[in-house]
Amino acid sequence: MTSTPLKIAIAGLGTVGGGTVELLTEQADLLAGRAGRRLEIVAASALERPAGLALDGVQFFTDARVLAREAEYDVLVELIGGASGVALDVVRAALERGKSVVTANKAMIAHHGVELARLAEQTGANIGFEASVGGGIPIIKSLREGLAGNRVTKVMGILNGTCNFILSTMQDTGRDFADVLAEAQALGYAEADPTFDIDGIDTAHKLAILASLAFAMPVSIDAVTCEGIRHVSALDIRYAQELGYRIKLLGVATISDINGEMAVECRVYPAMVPLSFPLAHVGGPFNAIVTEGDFVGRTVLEGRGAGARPTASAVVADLMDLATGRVGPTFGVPVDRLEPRPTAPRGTGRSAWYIRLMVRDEPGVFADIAAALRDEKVSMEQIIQRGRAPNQTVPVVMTVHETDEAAMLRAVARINGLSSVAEPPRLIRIESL
Ligand SMILES: NC(=O)c1ccc[n+]([C@@H]2O[C@H](COP(=O)([O-])OP(=O)(O)OC[C@H]3O[C@@H](n4cnc5c(N)ncnc54)[C@H](O)[C@@H]3O)[C@@H](O)[C@H]2O)c1
Ligand SMILES: N[C@@H](CCO)C(=O)O
Ligand code: NA
Repeated sequence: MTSTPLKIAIAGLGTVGGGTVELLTEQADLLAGRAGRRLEIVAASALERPAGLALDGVQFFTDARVLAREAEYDVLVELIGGASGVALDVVRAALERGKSVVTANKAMIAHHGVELARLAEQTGANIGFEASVGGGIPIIKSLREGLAGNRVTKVMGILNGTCNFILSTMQDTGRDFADVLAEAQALGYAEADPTFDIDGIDTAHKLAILASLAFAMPVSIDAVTCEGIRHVSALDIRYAQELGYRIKLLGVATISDINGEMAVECRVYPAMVPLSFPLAHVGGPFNAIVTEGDFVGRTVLEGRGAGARPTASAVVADLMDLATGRVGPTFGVPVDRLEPRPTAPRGTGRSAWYIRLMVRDEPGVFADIAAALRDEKVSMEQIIQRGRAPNQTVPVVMTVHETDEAAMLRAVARINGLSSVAEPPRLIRIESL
């Protein structure tokens, strides 16, 4: 065992920061045994000093920027959050001093990852961000190291614990959206501003990071199209269950040859997944990620995607790599070898769809809907309408066979224009692998 500890400064002592302090304290001997040196917290910062954390002898700062600039540490752990502002300032300050950084901040990596990776290369520092995607699931390490022998063609996952908790709890209990979101916040799963979770932005940040690692391209949030779960109603969740599906918020990144160029498509959207699908049974705050590589085929990783202890597990994994010198370029290859990729044009993909209409129950409605689908060559699979309620608004649910997205959108626009259709149709993709 070397007598030189890894000196750690932690900026941010909330859910993840608190969990990280607990892990480093409770498992101190185990970690030292594995790393051959102790991992020692020497400085910490938060807006207020939290009670109940074992921080005796740790230098405490209320200004994280001062901590980053002045404290004596080997690695700065950034657990404040936010794409820019204080978080970005402290990370830049540490890297400029040649100090390594570990962060759980997917927003910052998605927006500033390339700049920070370049800065780290210039000053000889390293950046670990395992906690930024999939919580405790070692997906960053998997893509960067475990799958390094493959051309990865697809990464698809449930990447937001809050949304998965909301969707699966609504399905299992019939409770309403706002109530379940409040519980996710109380459990420490949600972002400081939970609209990042429910509008799919957090998933988009994570998907941008995964796409960068999978396809060796510069991380870019601009390449990701994003739809959240705000419009997924309890009614759709019930119909999904009846039809043998689960609704999941997915992030999907693919690379394929389009007109001789390897183009990337990154999309976040709620999807219906069949029960046979590897992601269908992933419930609560769990995440799961499916990857496809040319030699390995499919791999699936599943685990807790949010919360203090699982996320601390990922933070400490990065600290252990730094303690033992298992380090490399931030995105697997030096920044100059990351290759920008064109974005696949929208509307070229094919899939099956679920459509829910609210229609006035009057003669001729079905003929008009069927005509719109027929004209766009969309082939109906099944239709559900229960009971009769003449001249009242009733739900009509259809599923259609695999079809071009552009044709589906045209058919839905035409259906939306029918006088008997009372609300904009709800369209949810039915996913297949
Ligand atoms: N909560 C999770 O399950 C989870 C999981 C993975 C990643 N993350 C990410 O980890 C980071 C932290 O999340 P959290 O849930 O622990 O947040 P949190 O709100 O619980 O804690 C934030 C901490 O930062 C401190 N802080 C806030 N503003 C500050 C400022 N201006 N200057 C200095 N300190 C400031 C607060 O005092 C607090 O100690 C975020 O980037 C988040 O996206 C969270
Ligand atoms: N708010 C995030 C935290 C984990 O990144 C989630 O719910 O998944
Ligand atoms: Na992870």
